Amino acid sequence: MSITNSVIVPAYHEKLNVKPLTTRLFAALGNEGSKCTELIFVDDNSQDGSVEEVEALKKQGYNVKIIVRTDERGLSSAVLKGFHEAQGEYLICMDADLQHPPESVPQLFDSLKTHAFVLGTRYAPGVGIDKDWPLYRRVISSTARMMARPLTTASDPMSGFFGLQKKYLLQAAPSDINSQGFKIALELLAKLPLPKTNTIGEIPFSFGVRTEGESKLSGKVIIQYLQQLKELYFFKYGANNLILFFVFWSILALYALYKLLALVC
Ligand SMILES: Nc1nc2c(ncn2[C@@H]2O[C@H](COP(=O)(O)OP(=O)(O)O[C@H]3O[C@H](CO)[C@@H](O)[C@H](O)[C@@H]3O)[C@@H](O)[C@H]2O)c(=O)[nH]1
Ligand SMILES: [Mg+2]
Repeated sequence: MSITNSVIVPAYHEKLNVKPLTTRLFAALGNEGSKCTELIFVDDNSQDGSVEEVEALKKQGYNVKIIVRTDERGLSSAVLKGFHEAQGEYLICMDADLQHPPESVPQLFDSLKTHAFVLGTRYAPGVGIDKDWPLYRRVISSTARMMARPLTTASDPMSGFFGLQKKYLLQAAPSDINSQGFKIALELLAKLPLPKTNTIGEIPFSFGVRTEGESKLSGKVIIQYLQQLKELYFFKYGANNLILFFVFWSILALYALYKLLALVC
């Protein structure tokens, strides 16, 4: 059976998560789903034993491989590398650390059959939104999400759990896509020539707690996000709307401050 589905996992120092992710993913896919699915880790030369872990799983019969990059680093560029190397026409991206439940992957693939893009969303009825996060992380997350509102109708464009049909990725020149930072889903949602109907499928999921390894989110990632937003606003609204752009940002900043004070007080 040929490979139609690819799961791409950016990974940096994730050795302890490689095996549980692989076994849980293929168990969730079942016999039929596993036959047409490949799993690709894109590792930035962690040298922590992830490669050996993947080789051992491959010997056990799992359709898994690992790409090791030595010339580049970064989540978004790792995802794009995996997408371009993938054989499948349906592509899913998920984190290595099990914060994205492998058990939801079959639902995301199903949704991709009828939608150009699919998002695992943390903002849906019945989903506990980041409830275990510290206050500062919740404030950063909701402010970042709010700032992306003018760019997409998606409920959770910050999600790193998403997928798309490969044909839409191939319609964009690689140089058009900003591969810095963490927010590759937002970048693709804003820039790819997606169809006007059946554009985005949304699958609610609860963002899990990382138990192995550490988060790589840093201040640099936040700065990269702000630069990316600026570029996307220009892409969507044009440089002529500069004044509108600054007015909009000022309103957002005031609103963010109001939200912050409401949370603190
Ligand atoms: N190859 C590679 N992978 C990376 C790099 N930096 C991070 N990763 C991988 O990217 C995944 C997400 O990294 P985390 O460090 O766990 O990120 P997070 O803080 O939990 O953020 C996640 O949640 C956000 C939602 O709040 C998402 O927006 C974000 O994309 C990510 O999924 C993990 O599998 C991690 O190993 C890198 O430089 N290179
Ligand atoms: Mg994480």
